[in-house]
Order: sequence, then structure tokens, then C-alpha cells
Amino acid sequence: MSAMLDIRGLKKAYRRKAALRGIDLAVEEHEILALLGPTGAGKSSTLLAAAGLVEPDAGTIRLAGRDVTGAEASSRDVSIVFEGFNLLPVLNVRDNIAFALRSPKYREAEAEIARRVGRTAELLRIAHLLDRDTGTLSGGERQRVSIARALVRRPLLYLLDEPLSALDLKLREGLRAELRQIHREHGTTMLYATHDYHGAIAIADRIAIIDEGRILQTGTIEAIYARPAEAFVGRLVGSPSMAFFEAELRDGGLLVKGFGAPLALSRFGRLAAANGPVTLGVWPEDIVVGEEGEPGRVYAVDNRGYEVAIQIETPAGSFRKVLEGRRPVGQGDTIRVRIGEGAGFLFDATSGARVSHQGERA
Ligand SMILES: Nc1ncnc2c1ncn2[C@@H]1O[C@H](COP(=O)(O)OP(=O)(O)OP(=O)(O)O)[C@@H](O)[C@H]1O
Repeated sequence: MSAMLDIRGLKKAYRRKAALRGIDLAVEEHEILALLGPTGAGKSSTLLAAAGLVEPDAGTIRLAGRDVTGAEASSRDVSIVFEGFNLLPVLNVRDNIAFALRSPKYREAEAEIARRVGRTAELLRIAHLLDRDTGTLSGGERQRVSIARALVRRPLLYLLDEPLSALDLKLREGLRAELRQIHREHGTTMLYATHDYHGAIAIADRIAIIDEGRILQTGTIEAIYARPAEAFVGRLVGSPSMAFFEAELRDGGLLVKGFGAPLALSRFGRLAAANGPVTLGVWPEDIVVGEEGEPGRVYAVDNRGYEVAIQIETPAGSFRKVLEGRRPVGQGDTIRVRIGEGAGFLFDATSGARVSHQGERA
């Protein structure tokens, strides 16, 4: 299967400051790929380059097998939704949504346009706004109209850049479900940029993690959980994200700062280094909080009614974890933590690259 969008070695600098440092990214046909990364990671630049709105310094971009690296934006069959709004102020909502369908490129029949606009407006719950002036809309309404403008077309690829950021939680969840519904019905292909982990896993088939202009890892969320490529991946995924502990490989064991007994190394599989400082990363779900194990202190408690999110401090590092129950622990409590059997990954203390290889063949 060839990719719908295939980006190789994409580089871009703005005023000699590198924003993209060799992006490799493939979006398969009919998939939703989330591009997940913190602010300034290069998400928008990647999408703009794919749309032909930013000229790359190096690399190639292929769309449905065709090399479009130097091609005009208008010749690429993509639809883009940006954080900023792209509405035409002189047209009402209906004509904004219909705009692309009336362009010389599409020139759909008016009856077909009316049908598509009506259906899309219904999906996005803006049917009651169709005759309104775009200038009179709220931020959330404008964003929905903007998404409708993109979705009314059937391009090869949708590029969505934080499309739901201006919406409140309920609307955001509703729209996410609707985007997935449109995806199911039409087998669309989407590249969806976001800094929101929950949003990414809720909508995407696969996730590509981006930081400082590089893709750190691409895969299903299960695959990323099973084998995070770098410590930074653990910081970006999970809810809460990965717990990190300062540790040291010494004499065939792992000494974790402040822990009584060393951890056996067998759990970590093949190791790249024999001795020296490492970072132990553990998914919070694999840390047991209770009566046994190493000492820790509850630093903060965030009550959520039926569960609590707590921050726990240990001599080797602090981490967040969710516990069930109304008030299982209180702020300032001394507790014990135990790292579950076979859990944890080791990362290079400086570069953050994973140095343990559990579950992988030597
Ligand atoms: N037109 C521009 N001129 C100068 N620098 C830019 C320009 N566009 C982006 N940058 C810089 O390039 C880097 C990547 O920006 P980009 O907008 O692609 O990141 P992002 O991941 O989309 O961030 P955000 O989530 O904040 O939108 C940042 O350091 C940004 O400041």
C-alpha cells in the first residue's frame, strides 16, 4: 500500500532558525494520523508545507504518489483547516461553505451544492446559522463554519491544524465524534495536528510524535506504549504521562536514587550500556501505591469526585498518578510505591534515547 501523503527529509528554516529538521512522515490512505507535539514543535510548518503554503528548503512531498514538492498550492487536492479562521467576510455562512464547490475547479450543480452544504451544516450543527453574516458569529461558531468549509469538499487529504482548539469541552468531544463519523462514511484521509494527547488518541488511528522539528516515533498508541522510543515520548503521551526516576546501572543491577534494593536488570532485556547514569521511565499505571515498597510523599491531590489525581514525590523524582476512590490519600501523607513486575524502560540520562530492549530480539 502506498501512502496518500509521503513526506521525506523535509527541512525548513525561518530566518536561519531551523523549524523542521528532516521530517519523515507517511499518512496512509483512509487513515487519520495525529501529529502530536508541544507548541513550536513544527506541526503547522509541516501541514503548511504539505498544502504548498510554505516552501521547504529540502525534502520531498508526494501526494497520492505524485511528487508535489514544487507544485502550486491550488494544484494540490488538499483541504486545510487552521487555528486562525479562513472565512470570507463578505459572504454569509452558506456561501462560505459553498465557495469551493462553486469554483471553476469543481463547478458542482447548484442542487448538489445545496445538498452537500445542508448535510455538512447539519453534521456540524450550524444549519441554523446558514443565513447569518460570518461577522456576527461567536469564536466557536466561526470555527465550526471553517471546518464545514473544508469538509464539504472531498479532497485526497484533509490537513487539520488544532481544528477544535477554540471550542469548549462538550463541543470538542462532539465534533471529534463527528469527524470520525465523516471518516467512517467517506474513508477520508486526515493529518490532524494537535498538542492535546486526549484529542489525538480519541480521533487517530496512529500517532506521530513531533518535537523540535523531528518525528520521534510513529505508531498506534498501543505500540508507542509498549516501546516508547525516547524519554520525551513518555512525557507527551499517557494520562498522566510517564514517571521518571534518576537511576544508575551498576554491577548488574539498577540502583534507583533513594530506593532500598536495586532492581534486577533481567526485566529490561538487552541493554546498550553496562554501567552509568540512566533514567528509569515507568507508566503510572504500572506503579502500585500502597503499604509496600519505597517511601514517597503525597505532594498534591486533585479531587475528581470518583477518583483523585495525585502527585507523589520520591527521592528519585516526582510523578502523577490517578487513584480510584473518593479520598484514598490526603495531601502530605507518607505512602509506599512499588514498580510493578516487569514494568519500566531505561533511557540514556543525557540524550533520552531508550537503552533497554525488553520484548525485542537481540
Ligand atoms: N513565519 C514564521 N517566521 C518565523 N518563524 C516561524 C514562522 N512560522 C513558524 N516559525 C517558528 O518555527 C517553529 C515551528 O513553528 P510551528 O508553527 O510549525 O510549530 P507548531 O508545532 O505548529 O506550534 P503551535 O502548536 O504553537 O502552533 C517555531 O519555533 C516558530 O516560532
